[in-house]
Order: sequence, then C-alpha cells, then structure tokens
Amino acid sequence: MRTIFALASGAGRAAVAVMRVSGPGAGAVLEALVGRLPTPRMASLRRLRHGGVVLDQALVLWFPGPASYTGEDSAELHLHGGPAVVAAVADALVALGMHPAEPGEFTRRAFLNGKLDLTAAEGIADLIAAETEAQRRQALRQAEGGLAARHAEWAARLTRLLARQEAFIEFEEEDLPSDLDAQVTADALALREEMAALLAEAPRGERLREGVAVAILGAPNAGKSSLLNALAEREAAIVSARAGTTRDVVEVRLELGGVPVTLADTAGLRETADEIEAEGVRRALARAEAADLRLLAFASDAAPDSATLALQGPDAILVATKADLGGTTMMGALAVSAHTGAGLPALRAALEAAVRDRAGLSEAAGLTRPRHRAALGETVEWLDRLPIAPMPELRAEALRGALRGLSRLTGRVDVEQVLDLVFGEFCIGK
Ligand SMILES: Nc1nc2c(c(=O)[nH]1)N(C=O)[C@@H](CNc1ccc(C(=O)N[C@@H](CCC(=O)O)C(=O)O)cc1)CN2
Ligand SMILES: Nc1nc2c(ncn2[C@@H]2O[C@H](COP(=O)(O)OP(=O)(O)OP(=O)(O)O)[C@@H](O)[C@H]2O)c(=O)[nH]1
Repeated sequence: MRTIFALASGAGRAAVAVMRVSGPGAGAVLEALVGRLPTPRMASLRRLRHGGVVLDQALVLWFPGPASYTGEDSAELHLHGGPAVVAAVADALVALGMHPAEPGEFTRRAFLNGKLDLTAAEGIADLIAAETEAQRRQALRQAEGGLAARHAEWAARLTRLLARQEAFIEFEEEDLPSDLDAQVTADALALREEMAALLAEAPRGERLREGVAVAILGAPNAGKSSLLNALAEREAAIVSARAGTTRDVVEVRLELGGVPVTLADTAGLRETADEIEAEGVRRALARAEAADLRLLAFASDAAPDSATLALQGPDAILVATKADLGGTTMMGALAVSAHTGAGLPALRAALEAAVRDRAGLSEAAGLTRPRHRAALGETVEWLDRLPIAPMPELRAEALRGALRGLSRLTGRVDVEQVLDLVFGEFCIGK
C-alpha cells in the first residue's frame, strides 16, 4: 500500500495550510521530518527539517491506525500557508517516497477500511460542496451515517427473514409453525412499505442536493430578462426594447429559503424565420420541460400569448409583468414591476414556498442521489415478487435479491457473512 499525501486545505495563500499523509509509511516520514513522534492525536509545535534545511515551524499531529480518518497510520502537518512552504514540504514528502493522492483517495481508503459506508462517503463529498444551510444539514446527516443506519437496520431485518425462509425450506418436515412461510411474506411486505415511503421522498432530497431548476418563459419582450435581473439583484441578462434579445439560456444561481435554485432566462416564445432565434426557442422549450418550476411571464400591456399559455400546469407560477403600465392582470397571476419593484417581495415569497415544497427539508435522513433511488427501487422490485412467488425457494431468491439491492446502496456486500451469524443463533434441532 502506497503512502499518500495531499494538501487538505485550499490552494493559494492562506494563514495555515494542512498537509495530510496516510499509509504505512506515515510514521516513518513524520519521524524523518520532526524527530521523535509526538503523542498520538495531540498537536505539537515542531520544526520540519529535510536535507539539513528547516522547512517550516508547524503544528504536527500523529494518528496511529486504526484510530484515524482513513483507518491507516496518518499524520497532519499544519503549515504556514504560503505557496513556497507548501511546495517545499511537498517536495520533501516526494523525496521521502510518498505519492500525491488521487482525488477522494483518503475517503476511499476510509471506506475500504470500514470507517464509513458509500452513502456516508457521498455525504462527505456533498458537505464539501454544500452552498446553502439546508444542503449542509442534509449532507452532514448523511456523512454521519444517517442513511447507513437506516439501511443497516433494513438489511438486518431482511437477513432474519431470509434465515426464516431458508429454515422453512430446510426443515419443512420438522415441527415449524405452519404459518412461518406466510409470516415471512407479510413481514417482508411491511418492510417494502417503509422502503417505498423513503423512495417516494427521493426526488426532494435529490433536488436539494442539485438545486431546484426554475425557468422563466414568455413571449418576446414580456420582461423575462428584467424579471431575472430583479430576482437575482444584478444585471445578469441583457435587457432591451428589441423583441428577441435573449437567444441562449442565461442562468443565475440563487438561494431561496436555504435551497439552491438555478434560475434560467430563456428566449421569447414565438414563430420566427431567424435560425438563431428559432434555436433559442427550442432551447427555451427544452428548459420548460426539464424545469421543476416555470415562471410564466405575461406583459400587462399585451394579450396573453398561446405559446406561453400552453405551459400552464401545477408547476407554473403566472407573473403579470410590467404592472406599472396598468392594463388588466390575468386571473391568478402575481402582478410585478421590475422597474418599480412592486410585487417583487410577493413573487419571491411565492417562489420560495414552491421551491421549499419541492426540496427535501425534512429532518429525517433521506435519499439524495439517483444512484440511491436505483438501488432501493431494485430492492422494492424484488420484494414485490414475494407474494406471487409460487415456491419457498423462489421467495428465498427474492429476499436474496432484495439484500443485494440494499448492499449496492451501502457498498457493503456481506450478505453471506451476516447469514452465517444469523444461522449461528438459529438452533432448530441442531
Ligand atoms: N485537522 C483536521 N480536521 C478535520 C478533519 C481532518 O482529517 N483533519 N476531518 C476529515 O475529514 C473532518 C473531521 N473528521 C474526522 C473523522 C474521523 C477522525 C478520526 O480520527 N477517527 C478515528 C478516531 C475517532 C475518535 O477518537 O473518536 C476513528 O474513526 O477511529 C478524524 C477526523 C473535519 N475536520
Ligand atoms: N414599464 C416597464 N417596462 C419593463 C418592465 N420590465 C421590462 N420592461 C421593458 O420591456 C422591454 C423588454 O424587457 P426584457 O426584460 O428584455 O424582456 P424579455 O422578455 O427578456 O425579452 P426577449 O429577450 O426579447 O424575449 C425592455 O424595454 C424593458 O425595459 C417593467 O416592469 N415595466
């Protein structure tokens, strides 16, 4: 096993830079740099020396395995954060036989050493990427094993059910309760319901992780770009009196009620001979299709156009733009003026409520990635076969399939091991 190192803190100048080292050579390399090893897990101030040169005065930490983040012998060097200090220490580490780490390699090693499961590792990646408060909470819950705990409990229950089903097959002639077989199916279906409930919430967790997609749609000159700029509070999109100004999709990132939002301005919807504008309209309609929410803009001084009206639906919020021009406001539309700011707070509040409604803000650990949905979906599909499986052998097969689906989620394929454990407790006539 290689001993790896990487700068754990960001690149560039900083007050302090943290260099992490992990692997079997970590202790020897730390000794080579600082002399005798410091007390485990205690910060010590030491001079780092290499090739007769003092590289820095640093706080160093020694984490003998397995009580470390990776589970391996590890060390941390808290350096002065100048680029030359970091470069000199990196050169010394290479000279001492260390290898620069691949992206995610520390956490990969933690996973391989059983420190965390795949969902917790994903949670750590999400925690590092989290931009909003709600994302931080969701990621931390997952990094701390919220999902892993739920799946471990399900896996344990499935394993017990499988053991009972296998026992029914093995010991059919002996005096087992005659309804054991039916009871297994009933218990498994109860488990299936719990899984289906988590699965139903999955899109909300995924939206919080990725951001809710909102598209602004409307006729040319309806005031879409002005609306985007007003909501973003900056001049992100070009505003002009000429119809057909916006061609490509213009995106801004916002935070509404702790949820990240990607707000997209699109080309005005109309029939056009201009090839570039027509491509813009195609892109606008594709965005409308892909968006979680649609803001449909209708200018107060113009008749509602049919192309925009056609996009109405439960995920649409109607906005009557240019409210300062008077005119009639469409039924159910929020009147807004990007010029005076009138109606903007009400629109922002309506949008925030709709966004929060679509993103997972519950305190319980939920699914956050399509990968989770696929694995748990597979598990549920196996359990769906139970009541229609004609033979006990096929029911056992379905339970094994379900366990495999769950293990795909956590990345731990230890079905056989758990089975042994459970069979060990099972002493039917043996
Ligand atoms: N300086 C520093 N700060 C950091 C980290 C780090 O590696 N170094 N972390 C890195 O991401 C996070 C903290 N996560 C950590 C998780 C586990 C262990 C650890 O040593 N675990 C041992 C001992 C546990 C104990 O004593 O309670 C273990 O699991 O066996 C360390 C940090 C955030 N802050
Ligand atoms: N009076 C008034 N005029 C507005 C308002 N919002 C936008 N306008 C004007 O309407 C015209 C079109 O605005 P844009 O925001 O570029 O409209 P758009 O829908 O993005 O237009 P396209 O890119 O052509 O699809 C500009 O002249 C704006 O100044 C408003 O709230 N009040």
